[in-house]
Amino acid sequence: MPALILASASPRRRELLDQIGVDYEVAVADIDETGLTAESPLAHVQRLAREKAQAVHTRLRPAIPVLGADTIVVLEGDILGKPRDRVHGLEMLRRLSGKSHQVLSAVCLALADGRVLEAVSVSRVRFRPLREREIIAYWETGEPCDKAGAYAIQGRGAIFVEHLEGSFSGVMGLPLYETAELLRQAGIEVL
Ligand SMILES: Cc1cn([C@H]2C[C@H](O)[C@@H](COP(=O)(O)OP(=O)(O)OP(=O)(O)O)O2)c(=O)[nH]c1=O
Repeated sequence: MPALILASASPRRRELLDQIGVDYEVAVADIDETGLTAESPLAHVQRLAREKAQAVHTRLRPAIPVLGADTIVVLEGDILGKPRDRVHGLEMLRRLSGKSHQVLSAVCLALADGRVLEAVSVSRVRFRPLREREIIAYWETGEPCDKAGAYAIQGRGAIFVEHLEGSFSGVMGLPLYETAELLRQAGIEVL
């Protein structure tokens, strides 16, 4: 039997969980990711990670824990999720250019006995100034379209990242330090 169920359709989260050698199965949580009025970015990212874990827990009632995660980019208090389309993606990249932003990644573990364990990773990322030509060329690579903030630190987007303070895995979508801590609290030793 695997150690846990990963409530995610994200290939990045599978890759990151593979990196620490955890055995898991995948079950996709289909939840509404719309923000609530007056919800802070921190409350938003934590709620979505919890809803993903709980949706799968409620559907499958597994004997093993369910792990949900959510990642957002926060710039000047605004939440940048995944771009809706090209115009939206280009606008996000123009806004990120030459500035620092935060990346919030929440993880939630819904245990078989109904308990819920949560953690969040906060990173600061500074982008160098981007030329319009680069922004367009980057969008055309196809990489930004399904990523929060319209970039991937693990991909070509790395060339924009002048500075990172925090967790690389957290920015990529699953903070591995925090995830291992939750697993340990649930009695699952990674090593
Ligand atoms: C900032 C950043 C985000 N991302 C990705 C991670 C997430 O997959 C995505 C944020 O969207 P999420 O809504 O957190 O996740 P998802 O819809 O891809 O997957 P699921 O809800 O099924 O778990 O952005 C990167 O891959 N690299 C980065 O540098």
